[in-house]
Amino acid sequence: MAPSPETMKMMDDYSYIVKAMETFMQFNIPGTSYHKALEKRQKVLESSLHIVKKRRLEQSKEKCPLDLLMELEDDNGDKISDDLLQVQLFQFMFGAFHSTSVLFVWILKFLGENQLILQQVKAEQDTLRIGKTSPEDPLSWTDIVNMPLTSRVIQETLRIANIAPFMTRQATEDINYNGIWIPKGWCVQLGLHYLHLSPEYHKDPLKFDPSRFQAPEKPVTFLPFGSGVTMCPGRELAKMEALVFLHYLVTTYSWENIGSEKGIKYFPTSSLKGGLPIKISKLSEYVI
Ligand code: HEM
Repeated sequence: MAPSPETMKMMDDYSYIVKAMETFMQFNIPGTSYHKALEKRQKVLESSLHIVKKRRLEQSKEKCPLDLLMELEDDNGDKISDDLLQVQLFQFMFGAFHSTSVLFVWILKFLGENQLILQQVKAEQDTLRIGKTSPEDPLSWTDIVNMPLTSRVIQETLRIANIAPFMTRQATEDINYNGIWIPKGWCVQLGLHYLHLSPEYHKDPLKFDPSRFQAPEKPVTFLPFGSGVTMCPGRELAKMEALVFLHYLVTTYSWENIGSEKGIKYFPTSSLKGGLPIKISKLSEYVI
């Protein structure tokens, strides 16, 4: 289904917001990316409110996540206000906007550069096709939970790529943390790449090595989806999408990373220095 003009407009607005998050200087001064992003955020919020009001009138039989949010009640039996729904919708769309597709790009990079691991992932995925009668036969839930190596590849990619670069928390009281004074009300950002690329917690941290996840990780050393009550609600969906993507990718296609610049820029967020030009071909043999 082709995206509607409304969706295309929101995607464009979101891309400004993401770009501003990646800039280091975040001051609301006209002409800056940050200022532009705040304007775009207001536009997306207005579009979100429009969607909420439209959905209320539609009364569709098929429930979407927004309908479920609309039905929620607090202890007093009050439903969520439209203003709050608007913000929730903004957050959901922002969270899902390009996180999963960016994850796919990083997977292509790391597997393309690690052919032995790619062959092992392909072997795992080919095994799941045995017994299926056509290439179109979908994966079952049992297939999805039987992809241990592929799951570790996704974990390792999340660790190095740090797709969501930080978690933000607000101090609810004055805090003295190891001699650092954080006044009540101040916001604190935990840069996840400091945690995930720390040699203290992850041996040889810049090496792509999915086998490190064979052993359970030490508590609070791997938080690609955050933690606590605000932990990413889309995490299982994102992981499942990545497993399904990888399945069809390696059983149907081969690819070669053809760019000459393979470096990664880690600050202020992780990105591929030369992008990721690839040459992709359809496999002639298909395991059934
Ligand atoms: C690779 C994919 C993704 C990554 C790495 C990711 C990562 C994160 C992180 C680190 C947070 C902050 C958690 C915290 O503060 O403790 C977050 C929040 C959130 N994510 Fe995701 N996310 C991904 C995909 C998704 C998807 C697919 C959705 C929606 C379907 C989604 C929806 C959200 C929402 C709504 C929040 C805000 C939660 C709140 O503040 O209560 N995310 N995500």
